[in-house]
Amino acid sequence: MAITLGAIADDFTGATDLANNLVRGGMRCLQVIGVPKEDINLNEIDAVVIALKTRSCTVNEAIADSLQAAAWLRAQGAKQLFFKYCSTFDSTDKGNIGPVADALLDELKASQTVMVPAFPINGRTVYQGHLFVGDRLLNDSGMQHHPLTPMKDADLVRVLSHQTPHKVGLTNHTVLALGAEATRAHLASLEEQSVRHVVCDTLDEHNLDILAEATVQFPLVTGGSGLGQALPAQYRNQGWLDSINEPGRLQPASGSALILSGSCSRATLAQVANFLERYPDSGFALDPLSLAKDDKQWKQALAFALENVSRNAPTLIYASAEPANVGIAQKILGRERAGALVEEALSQLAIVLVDKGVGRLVVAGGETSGAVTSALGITALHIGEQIDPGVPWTQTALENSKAYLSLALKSGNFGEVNFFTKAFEVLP
Ligand SMILES: Nc1ncnc2c1ncn2[C@@H]1O[C@H](COP(=O)(O)OP(=O)(O)OP(=O)(O)O)[C@@H](O)[C@H]1O
Ligand SMILES: O=C(O)[C@@H](O)C(=O)CO
Repeated sequence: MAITLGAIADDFTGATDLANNLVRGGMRCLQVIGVPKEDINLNEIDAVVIALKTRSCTVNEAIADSLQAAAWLRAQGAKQLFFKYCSTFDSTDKGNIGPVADALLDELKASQTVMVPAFPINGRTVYQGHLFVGDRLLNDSGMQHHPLTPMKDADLVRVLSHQTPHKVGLTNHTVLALGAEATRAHLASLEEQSVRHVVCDTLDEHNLDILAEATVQFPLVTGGSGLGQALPAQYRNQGWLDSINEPGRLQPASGSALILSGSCSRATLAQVANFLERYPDSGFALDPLSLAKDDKQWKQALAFALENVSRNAPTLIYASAEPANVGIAQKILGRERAGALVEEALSQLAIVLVDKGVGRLVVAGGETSGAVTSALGITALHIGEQIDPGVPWTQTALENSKAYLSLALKSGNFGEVNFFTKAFEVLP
C-alpha cells in the first residue's frame, strides 16, 4: 500500500519528534533508521520517517543520503516529502539545510519550498523571519554555544542565504493572518519572482494550520515537527487519509533503566542537575580529555553502571558539560574528535549494558542518539507514549532475542527539568 507522507530527518531525535507529532495528528507512522536495505511491511502505515545523521556531516554526504532516502520514499508512493531539521535551525554557513533542500527540490523538479522550523508548544516561534526560543532570539538562547552547529544569527532569511545560491524570501505573519488562500497566493507570487526558499513566520499553532493548508500540495515541505502535527488534517481534507488513528500500544517495558547523555544543551544541563540532586550517587561524568588518554574512565563508567543497574538503581552516564568546559575539550582535541570520543564511549556502553539487561534506555542529544542507535543496530522504531512534547517512548524488537528495547531519544533542548525521572514514570 502506498504511504502518504515520506519524511527525511537530519537527526534521530528530530525523527522521533516528527514521528510523534504525526502520530498525534492521527497518522500511523513508522520510523526507520537509515534507508531500509530490505523490503519492509508498510501495511497500515501512512507515514515513514527516515532518520539520517546528516545535520553535521559534510554537505556532499548529507545530499547523497537525503536523495537516497527520497528515492526510497517516492518508491513507496509518498505523495509529499518532508525534510525535517531542528526547530532551532541547527546548521552552519555551509549547510546542511540549504543544500539538502536544493537537492531535494531539483530531484522533485519543484521550484519552491517553505522553511517552517517553528514548534510553538516548545517555545520555538518565528517573527519577521527571526527565530525565537521562548522569549529569546535564537542567538541569545544558548544555541550560540552549541558544540557542533553554533547558531549566532536569528535572522533565518540571512542564515539560509549563506547556504544556497538561490533566492530566499519571507512570508510573514500579516500574510498568514489573511488565511490559507492568501498565503498560497503570496507563495505563488514569490515563486514568480524566483524565490525558491520561503521562510515562514509562525506565532502559534493556528499559523501552522494555515501553512499546512497552503502547502499540502507542495511536493516538498521543510521544517520542524510543528508543521508535522498540522499536516495530517490537510491530508484527510485531500482524501489522502480516511481516518484518524489512535497511537498504537507498545509491548510492556521490561529490563533495567539507563540514561546516557551527550547533550550539552541548556535544557539537558538542567535535567542532569535535577537528576543528580535527586539521586546524588547515581551519576557518572565522562570527560573527553580522559577518554582521549586511555580506556580507564570508560571502564570505570561501565563498572559503575553495571553495579547500579544490578541494584535497579537509576543510572545516568553523562558527558554533558557547561560551554566553558566543552570549549576547553574542543580547543585541545578539536570539535569533531571531542564529540566523536563521547559518542563512541556512550555507544559502547549502550552495547554492553543492553546486552546485560538494560531494557529501558533514555538517550539525550540528537548526535548522541544517532551514534547509540546505530551502534545498537536498531533499524525501526514504533512510537508510543509521549513523555514531554517532542519526546515519545519508542520501542524496537532486539535482534536475536525475544526482548523489546524501550528507547526515548531526547532532543537537547526538549523536556521538563525532571525529564530523566518523569520518563520512567510514564512508561507502562
Ligand atoms: N564534554 C563535552 N565536550 C565536548 N563535546 C561534547 C561533550 N559532551 C558531549 N559532546 C558532544 O557534543 C555533541 C552534542 O550534540 P547532540 O546532538 O548529541 O546534543 P544536542 O545538540 O544537545 O541535541 P539536539 O541535536 O537534539 O539538540 C555530541 O557530538 C557530543 O558527543
Ligand atoms: O526540532 C527539534 O528541535 C528537534 O526535533 C531536533 O531536531 C533536535 O535535534
